[in-house]
Amino acid sequence: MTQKATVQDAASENNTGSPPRPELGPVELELAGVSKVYQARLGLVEALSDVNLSIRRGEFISLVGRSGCGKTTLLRILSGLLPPSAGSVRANGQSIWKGASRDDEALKQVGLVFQEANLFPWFTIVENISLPLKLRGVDRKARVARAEELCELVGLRGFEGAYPRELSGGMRQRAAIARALSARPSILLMDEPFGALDALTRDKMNLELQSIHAATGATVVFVTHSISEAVFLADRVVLLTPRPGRIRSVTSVPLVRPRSVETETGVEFGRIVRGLRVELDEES
Ligand SMILES: Nc1ncnc2c1ncn2[C@@H]1O[C@H](COP(=O)(O)OP(=O)(O)OP(=O)(O)O)[C@@H](O)[C@H]1O
Repeated sequence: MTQKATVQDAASENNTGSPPRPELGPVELELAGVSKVYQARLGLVEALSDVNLSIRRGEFISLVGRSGCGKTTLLRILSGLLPPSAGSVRANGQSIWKGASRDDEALKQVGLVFQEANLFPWFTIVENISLPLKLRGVDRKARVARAEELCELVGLRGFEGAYPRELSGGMRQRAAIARALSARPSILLMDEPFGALDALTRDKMNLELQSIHAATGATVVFVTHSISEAVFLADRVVLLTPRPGRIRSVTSVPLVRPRSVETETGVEFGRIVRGLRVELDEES
């Protein structure tokens, strides 16, 4: 089930005996030799070292690991917010980073969701969701139509004209997901998007994210502290070790889709979650 290596290759790592989901496409995101050293006040901090990972189109990757192991750093490098110190990141063959300068064309394929929804309070939900389209010069009629379609997809129908303050935390995160999807990115990067939600809302959002993933066919990289959430959602769970952040293991999750609340009571689910917890414990 679990492969220990620093060099991961999508074609060779699925060593569970079950083939990867047949609907997965070619490699879409590729990290090769990615390292990151921060220049902190008290000296250099090696946050990531030699991270190699190939992610296929439509695949759902969960990224887990102890606090400070470099999950956010990796996601920020993938999303073009932070240049790597070494190595390359490619989206559909296009390098996101050329040295310290980023390729905005390559980043058009990427949507981002953070722990905070970061909606503009003075804009309605439709205006917030369609903002990326406005910035791309899409005309008002087309962007409102797209935002309304997304409200339907994320379960915000009826709240198109509401303001963020009139929505619950879970609803605001749905709006943030819809906004990230507005320009039809093929890659969705999510940094603990449900970390601030209560347990029940979080379970619901996981089911909804699964449906959104199935409906859009997006490639997802999802950072979480919750092992069970990671396993529930993922095709593969990538576990990072800290100081410096390296890939410790890549675990395939061959559970049938769609997954439901019953999935979490299954023997296989429990076995995968326990295996990952043991690996995490071994590091402390
Ligand atoms: N801007 C920065 N300057 C200096 N060091 C940083 C900076 N950002 C992160 N670090 C360090 O890099 C390492 C990785 O941090 P990162 O935030 O990526 O970890 P993480 O796994 O996302 O943590 P958490 O789970 O707590 O969010 C940590 O040791 C952190 O202190």
